[in-house]
Amino acid sequence: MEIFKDFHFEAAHRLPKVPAGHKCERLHGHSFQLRVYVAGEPGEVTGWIMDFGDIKAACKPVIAQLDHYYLNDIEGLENPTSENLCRWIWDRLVPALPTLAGVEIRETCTSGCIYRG
Ligand SMILES: Nc1nc2c(c(=O)[nH]1)N=C([C@H](O)[C@H](O)COP(=O)(O)OP(=O)(O)OP(=O)(O)O)CN2
Ligand SMILES: [Zn+2]
Repeated sequence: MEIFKDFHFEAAHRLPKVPAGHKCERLHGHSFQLRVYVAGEPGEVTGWIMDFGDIKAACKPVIAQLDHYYLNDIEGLENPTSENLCRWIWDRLVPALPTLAGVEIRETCTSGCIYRG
């Protein structure tokens, strides 16, 4: 079974590796939507896999590194595609959330990525 918790953060980026003239070469921003999945079986007593509050606590310091930043300035995010962002978040979350099952990023209402490690 999987549970998830949603977050959002605001950030600016540009994609330096796109072909010349691509719109995403220009500086622009998104209200990024982040969904974090955790896998497991509900405890017999608790009835839950993990307290949503504990997921939130684990994600807070990672999101704080992204919210209202220019992503290209962040080490490891020099090419901040959704794919690279998912992997970057996964790598920083998994030590605190060993049962992490997925990191989903939505850049816009219609575009996003899910990484399952
Ligand atoms: N595979 C990827 N493709 C694109 C990425 C990415 O991270 N991975 N990123 C972008 C841009 O950053 C852009 O912000 C999102 O692009 P797009 O979905 O084309 O945005 P639109 O607002 O134009 O979407 P529509 O709903 O089609 O209007 C580009 N590609
Ligand atoms: Zn973008």
